[in-house]
Amino acid sequence: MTQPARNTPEKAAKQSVIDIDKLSLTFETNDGPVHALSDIDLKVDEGDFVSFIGPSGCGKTTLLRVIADLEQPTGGSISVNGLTPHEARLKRAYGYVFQAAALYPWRTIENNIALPLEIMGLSKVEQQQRIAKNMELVNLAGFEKKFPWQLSGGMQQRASIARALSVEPDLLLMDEPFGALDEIVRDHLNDQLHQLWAKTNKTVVFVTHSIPEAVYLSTKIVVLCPRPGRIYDVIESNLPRERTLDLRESPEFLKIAQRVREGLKAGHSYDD
Ligand SMILES: Nc1ncnc2c1ncn2[C@@H]1O[C@H](COP(=O)(O)OP(=O)(O)OP(=O)(O)O)[C@@H](O)[C@H]1O
Repeated sequence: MTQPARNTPEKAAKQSVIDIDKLSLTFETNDGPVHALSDIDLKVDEGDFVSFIGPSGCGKTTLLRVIADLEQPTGGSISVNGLTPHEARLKRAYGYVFQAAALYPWRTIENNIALPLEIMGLSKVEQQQRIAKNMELVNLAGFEKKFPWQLSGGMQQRASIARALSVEPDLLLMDEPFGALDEIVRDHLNDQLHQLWAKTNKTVVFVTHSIPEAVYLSTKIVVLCPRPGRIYDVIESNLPRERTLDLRESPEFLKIAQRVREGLKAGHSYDD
């Protein structure tokens, strides 16, 4: 008798890390309802690097915050690793990186990274191992004893990425982490983040206003438009997984960038 085909890891379909179905979120305000998100359908697969890009107010941060259980949708459904966002948060399924590095100024870099590990109840030895490993990953080894104010903005942001990684999440949520940095530093951090993603195979959801950043980093680019915040276009990137910054001059890169730009233009109101 023939055996039914086994679903070997190679054959198994990629698992959805995030599954969003007809999701909406309306904020009730004194000035009336604000439809921040409407009819959002999106799947994020394991190992994807997904960017949300769109004009100010189109709901990028709100969508990221819904995934992180920091906002509650008013309609539709969402699962993170097959769980509700709340359950996923309790299981520490993700690390969250904010636009500002948000490091405690009175704690050294290693003590900032140790904070979530202390809360998790890890032993001092385990904490030290994770600090060393993640400082290395973001190229900050040697700066453990410095205070945040002794580091440049880019280094502080790398420290906050190390802190998010130290809880060992498979999913990293990043809200415009490099938005406040100058272009050269940003290029450098894009390159480092790309290498880190390629090395660790994490799933990343990344909010940005920058077309080159979105195209360089992503396997999938989600273009949002405002009022109400909704998805205008989803672009699956055909760029190779191995990337260096000079890829930005290639015709393939420019073609994707052009499609993103068209999406942004279509959804943009210049009355704002
Ligand atoms: N807590 C809140 N209460 C009321 N309205 C809110 C709240 N948070 C966000 N909004 C509104 O929801 C809409 C989406 O906001 P959101 O911050 O998600 O947009 P964004 O695309 O991330 O913008 P930006 O690029 O400027 O960061 C905006 O109109 C915003 O004013």
